[in-house]
Amino acid sequence: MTGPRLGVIADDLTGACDLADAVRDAGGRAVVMLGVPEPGLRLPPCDCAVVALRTRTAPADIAVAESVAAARHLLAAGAGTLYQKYCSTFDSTDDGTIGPVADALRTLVGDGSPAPSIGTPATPRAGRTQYQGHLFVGDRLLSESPLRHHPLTPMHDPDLIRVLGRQTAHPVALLPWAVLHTADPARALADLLDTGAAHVLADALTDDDLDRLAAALPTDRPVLLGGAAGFAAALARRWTPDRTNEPPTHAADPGTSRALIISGSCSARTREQIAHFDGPRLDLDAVALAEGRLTVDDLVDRLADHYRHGTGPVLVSSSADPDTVRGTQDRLGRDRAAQLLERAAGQLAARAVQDLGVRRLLVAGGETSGAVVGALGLGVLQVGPAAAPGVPWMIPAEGPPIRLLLKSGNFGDPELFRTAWEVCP
Ligand SMILES: Nc1ncnc2c1ncn2[C@@H]1O[C@H](COP(=O)(O)OP(=O)(O)O)[C@@H](O)[C@H]1O
Ligand SMILES: O=C(O)[C@@H](O)C(=O)COP(=O)(O)O
Repeated sequence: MTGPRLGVIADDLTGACDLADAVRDAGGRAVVMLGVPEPGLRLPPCDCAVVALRTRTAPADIAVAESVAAARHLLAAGAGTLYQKYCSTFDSTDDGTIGPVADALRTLVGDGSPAPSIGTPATPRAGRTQYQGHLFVGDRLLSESPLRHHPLTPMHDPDLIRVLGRQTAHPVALLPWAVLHTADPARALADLLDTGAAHVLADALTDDDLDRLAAALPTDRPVLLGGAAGFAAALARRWTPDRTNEPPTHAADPGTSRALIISGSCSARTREQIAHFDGPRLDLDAVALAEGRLTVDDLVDRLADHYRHGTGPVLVSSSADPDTVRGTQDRLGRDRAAQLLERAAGQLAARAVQDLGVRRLLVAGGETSGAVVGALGLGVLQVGPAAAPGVPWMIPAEGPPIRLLLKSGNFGDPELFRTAWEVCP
């Protein structure tokens, strides 16, 4: 059996689903594995195997160790090329994990000396573009976008060469848009690598730019690739689709079953989606959890009351505006607040599936989604129909017959919490 063409190490779960969706849209078959796979885990046939980790905000040494373990598994499974998936908004802290993980993976794929890393977070379908090394979110610089208020990874510097430069001791270089558009971008990229660039971040404004970058990659030396969903899709567009051994879809009929939304994302987009949601809502309050005034048992009881009158969806949410989040973090500490909320979200999801028969679960937020699937004990997810670009329904290959929509905070249109159910497989 040949291995996947692309082995992806994703630093969060919603990002893994986003990339898998983009690869599938480009004609490739992708599966998502949750956490560092057990040694004997057999991969379903696929072109792209994504290991979803929870390393985006982890201490760098842990992120490196888990990423290396995931990468070794992917290489042992025959992965042709490794791809480091990070956020299209480059979410990280200055001692953050993108640089240290890239440096560790470069060593793993290098041929004697570490391989260079080449990539870009640009993902035009999500409105992320890179120009002169600066990242734009729609028509705003990253630092002027809502990402400057992220509860865990506020992004204040739009110059990615500088941002990555703070996370690695090795030279970071820019492949500018104008160079990508010269007659021989492959030569230009090779020259950049020959001058000693260890990390190359490429400008890209459109999918065509990403296709140019994919076509310009060196074939005479190993490389580590990296970026978000956009560049991975460009790689997949170069593959010849092979539809033999299509993975089976796990049979279930959750179409009319109980539905639950758990939201821990505080992004502007998620808060808009909550504002447009007109179903019942329960609050998940970190301070009340910390003081014991709210427990998961209370929430399960209140959910059960709602399901006596219908199948939902019911929304359980801690999402709040930046001032409220800051107030909670000042009282509890940033990490404690996040831990309390994530643990409660995971326990609630597990109880909802086991005790209340919930079969359709929409989770908003990358960290929050990681906590939920961790608590559900799932292993491999297959990609189902997308409710929005980058937001596919995911189907567990084994385990409870549930459907999961794991939404990045920034994705989906404002009506998503009402409309996502229409395409649930
Ligand atoms: N009201 C709140 N106060 C403080 N932290 C919060 C609150 N609500 C959610 N959080 C935390 O903020 C983080 C949001 O991250 P995440 O779930 O990845 O969402 P996103 O996809 O928008 O980045 C989580 O760790 C979550 O537990
Ligand atoms: O690249 C992206 O924007 C997404 O795939 C992603 O990583 C989402 O992360 P969260 O916003 O933390 O869900």
